[in-house]
Amino acid sequence: MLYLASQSPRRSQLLEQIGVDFRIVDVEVPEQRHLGESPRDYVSRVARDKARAGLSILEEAGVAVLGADTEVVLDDEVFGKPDDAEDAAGMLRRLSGRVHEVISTVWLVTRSGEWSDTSRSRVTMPMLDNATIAAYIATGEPFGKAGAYAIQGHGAKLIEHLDGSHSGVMGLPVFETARLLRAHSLIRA
Ligand SMILES: Cc1cn([C@H]2C[C@H](O)[C@@H](COP(=O)(O)OP(=O)(O)OP(=O)(O)O)O2)c(=O)[nH]c1=O
Repeated sequence: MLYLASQSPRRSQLLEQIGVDFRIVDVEVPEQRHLGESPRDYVSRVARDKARAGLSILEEAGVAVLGADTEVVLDDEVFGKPDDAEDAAGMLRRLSGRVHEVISTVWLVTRSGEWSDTSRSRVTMPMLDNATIAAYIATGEPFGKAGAYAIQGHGAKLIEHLDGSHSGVMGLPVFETARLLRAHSLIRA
């Protein structure tokens, strides 16, 4: 049986989109970047910790667990989920008129091995004025989203260009996830 160690509705939706049969396992993993840890290593560690935490809870034999993490990176600074409206506004002001990177890593762990893949996307935002930022925050959409925006929602209006993976920005890179599952015979095609 395949499990997804995530409470993110987007991740479930993306996995359902490709017809994968799975169950959810709830995990709570601290998201704190270590001193000197690169953004890529940080994202990978957190995703792996989620998958491992899921596996450690499950008792049945032969299970496989997927864990994922997504962060927005600007100039080596990692933007996670905003704490409040002020934090969200600060992130969006920083992302305004700039190109940032979105890193999404997925880990597949079983009792016999651990494998991962990473998607990196470059996202260009136009200059955003304060009124636009305030109106966007008022939609409530930035909360629970890395970098305080959602490419799958109203946030699409803030994205001038995407060089990368739409599903990766949303939280689960579908191409990479399917490749991992296929390589370990968890899906056929
Ligand atoms: C940039 C961006 C992020 N996001 C979301 C994806 C992730 O859910 C979230 C980043 O936080 P994560 O810590 O990666 O995930 P999560 O806490 O939501 O879920 P879980 O740990 O239980 O798996 O930001 C979007 O939905 N759209 C976007 O455009």
